[in-house]
Amino acid sequence: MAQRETSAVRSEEEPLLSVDNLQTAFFTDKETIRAVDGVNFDIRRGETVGIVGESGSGKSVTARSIMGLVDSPGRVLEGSSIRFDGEELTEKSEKQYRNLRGSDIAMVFQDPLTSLNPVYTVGNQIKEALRLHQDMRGSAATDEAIDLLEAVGIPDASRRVTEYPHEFSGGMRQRAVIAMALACDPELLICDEPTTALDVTIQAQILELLHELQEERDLAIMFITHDMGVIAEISDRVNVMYAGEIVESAPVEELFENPRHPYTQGLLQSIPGNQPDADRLQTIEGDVPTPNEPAGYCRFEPRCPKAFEDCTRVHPASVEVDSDTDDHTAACLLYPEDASRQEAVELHEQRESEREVSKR
Ligand SMILES: Nc1ncnc2c1ncn2[C@@H]1O[C@H](COP(=O)(O)OP(=O)(O)OP(=O)(O)O)[C@@H](O)[C@H]1O
Ligand code: NI
Repeated sequence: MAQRETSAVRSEEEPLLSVDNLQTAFFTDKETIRAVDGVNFDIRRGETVGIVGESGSGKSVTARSIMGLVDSPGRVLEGSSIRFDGEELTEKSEKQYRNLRGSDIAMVFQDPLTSLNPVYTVGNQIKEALRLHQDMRGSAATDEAIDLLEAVGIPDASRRVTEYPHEFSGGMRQRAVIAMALACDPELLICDEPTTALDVTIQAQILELLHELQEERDLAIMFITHDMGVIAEISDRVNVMYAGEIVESAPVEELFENPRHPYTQGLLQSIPGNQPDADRLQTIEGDVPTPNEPAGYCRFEPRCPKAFEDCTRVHPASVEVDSDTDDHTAACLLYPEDASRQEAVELHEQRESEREVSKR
């Protein structure tokens, strides 16, 4: 878990990325899938923000929305705001977005082969990124490519720079992709399950590498995974997603010590090793519903062990978990926990009606 002395100072600064009421929907013949439905979060410089949730919860669509990579029939809806370094990204043209990707924001995916071209050497691909984004060529670019491969922990970099992607192991390929991302000198690195396909030892090494790079370069990282163990390793702050919404947000230690949303509590119980007596993974029963209608209720209610009647009728807003806390929110009618149940429900109703008004 990363900790830095500057965090108090940092929290005064304008966030590098500010996502506000992000809504991304896919308009299929059959239905409208609200893959991301009113998501809010910030990322500060030098901070790692984890996004965790089960398959289908909207993590990748959130990342692709920020990157301007949502494919038809999907689009980012009116009323969504994505501010990066003071600029509104939702207003950018396709060309402006192309310039931004690979220079200020870079992305690393689960499968390194989607980012590497098999017919060029790894070195040439890094050099191409250096030429495009830093106008660097020739022997200077070759030297920089070797430096970058060394920076991501690839041994014997001056030889490996001349090799092709198929000559690299899975872990080394992902390191090469990270080197390519760094060639653009990004401020924000979005990682979508970058270690999921790797074995546990290699995974730990890549997480360590990202951590080092972040400290050296003051990188902001948005890290997507469905693995709570990985989230604990890498994040400063965690956002838990469920059916297109962020249901809980807290600093990483706080989230693990004191999870409040019943969904987060369920996710944490399903980490192997958390119940030494269980011979089977305890998972939350049921599946993430497809968010295909506006949420007028809690989408987790059908699976929630703590649900009560109001949960089927009131959509929970993100509220502080209690009145003493200001950086831990949960979208659940049980909170704030120091309010009576009736007060809490009324607060959620009020917040929701304010949200409706501001949307118009
Ligand atoms: N191109 C598309 N067309 C229609 N629906 C889509 C499309 N892409 C994503 N979706 C839907 O959006 C929802 C969120 O998908 P997303 O890929 O963001 O989930 P995820 O949290 O990244 O899951 P995973 O852990 O499996 O990667 C899902 O219901 C998915 O079916
Ligand atoms: Ni995904």
